[in-house]
Amino acid sequence: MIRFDQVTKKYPGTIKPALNAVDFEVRRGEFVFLVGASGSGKSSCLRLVLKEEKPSAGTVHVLGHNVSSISNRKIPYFRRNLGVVFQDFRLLPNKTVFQNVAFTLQVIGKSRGFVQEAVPDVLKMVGLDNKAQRMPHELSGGEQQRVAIARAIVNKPQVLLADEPTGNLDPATSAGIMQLLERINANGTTVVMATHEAAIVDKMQRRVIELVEGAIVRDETHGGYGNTAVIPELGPRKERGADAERAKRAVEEAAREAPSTQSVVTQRRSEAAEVVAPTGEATDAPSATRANRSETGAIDRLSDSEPNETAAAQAEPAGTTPSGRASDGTPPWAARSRDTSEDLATAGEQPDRDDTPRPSEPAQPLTQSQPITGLPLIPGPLPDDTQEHLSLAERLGLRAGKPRDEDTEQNVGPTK
Ligand SMILES: Nc1ncnc2c1ncn2[C@@H]1O[C@H](COP(=O)(O)OP(=O)(O)OP(=O)(O)O)[C@@H](O)[C@H]1O
Repeated sequence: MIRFDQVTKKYPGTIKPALNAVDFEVRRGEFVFLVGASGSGKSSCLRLVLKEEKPSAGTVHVLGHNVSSISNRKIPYFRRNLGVVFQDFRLLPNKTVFQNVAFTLQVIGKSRGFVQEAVPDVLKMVGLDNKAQRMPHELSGGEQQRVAIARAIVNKPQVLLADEPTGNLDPATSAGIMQLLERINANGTTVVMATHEAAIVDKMQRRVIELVEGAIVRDETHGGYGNTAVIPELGPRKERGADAERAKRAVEEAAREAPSTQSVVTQRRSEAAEVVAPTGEATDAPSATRANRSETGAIDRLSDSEPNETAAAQAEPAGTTPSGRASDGTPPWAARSRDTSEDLATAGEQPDRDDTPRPSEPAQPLTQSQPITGLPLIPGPLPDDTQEHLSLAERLGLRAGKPRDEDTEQNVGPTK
């Protein structure tokens, strides 16, 4: 479903790569946490999956496609299968809850009938069916994140990417959001979540991929948050005192011997332990991480523009009638987005033959009423040259690319 082969990402003007020869594969139906200190490369991984960034070396395969071979014109079709949730919600502040969710469907040209049926269903699923007419600022942080999740899944994506979705929420509210993500995953959606929240990762006991300075140091099937992501490095070996050495060894041993884990730790853990700052500086402690996070996670301006009708017309998927009901009679919300290969084939693109998604593990049925759906989409092809200068949300069509100090719209999340 997602595969990184020796992926290196080096941003312009930087010396160290954000990701260094990273290899991993996420299979259909998995729930995977990406953990690691601030700057370890988690968000870079997600941006590469979305083709928001290009790898400097190596290949990224998503849903059977080498993303490098997907032209910018076809990115909207590709992203139709990828839902995205951010730490700062990124709701449209001047639209109601219903309109925020409906917007995603409108930009891909879904009919009014489809929207009228799918939006209430997904709002019920996230527990907000009684707040459809509220404005975002009338909601709590947790409720705003539920709206953002509803928006991300209303089109039934195959993959949900979540970048610190609980980063602005208190523990109790975060637990509710995690239950919701679990249910979405249980219904068959693959979930990849970047997080700093050790308690959440420890409780969920799902697969954990841990990054340290752009390298994978751990990949555990049923892991916890681990140690290297929360405990600062102790500095170069030659400069450490005996106590520090002992403490570090104890930490590493405890990690190796933790009974709840089924470690398939890569050999890079020990390599990464050697890659410490030459100055002996500690890496970010959790508190520093949090501070960084809230800076970088500051809310961005959201576009309130209306959907591009031309793009919407282009984006009308096959197999639906004008009422939005599938030609086989399936209600619009009941059919998962077609495989991206179909969308891209419609756009003239073929998936890689060697990257056929593997069969999923059986998913648990949802206890709530509705299956899941969809993703924010870009209302039209993107010119090649603008790709490098647009942020993720801009490329997803969720906000305009103006400087923040020109912002006039209200930001609705708690980080600003
Ligand atoms: N656009 C960019 N230009 C230059 N460097 C970048 C850019 N984006 C990220 N980086 C650098 O790449 C490294 C990895 O960043 P990334 O955002 O992927 O880390 P992260 O683990 O998601 O961090 P956080 O938890 O703070 O969000 C960092 O050193 C960061 O400074």
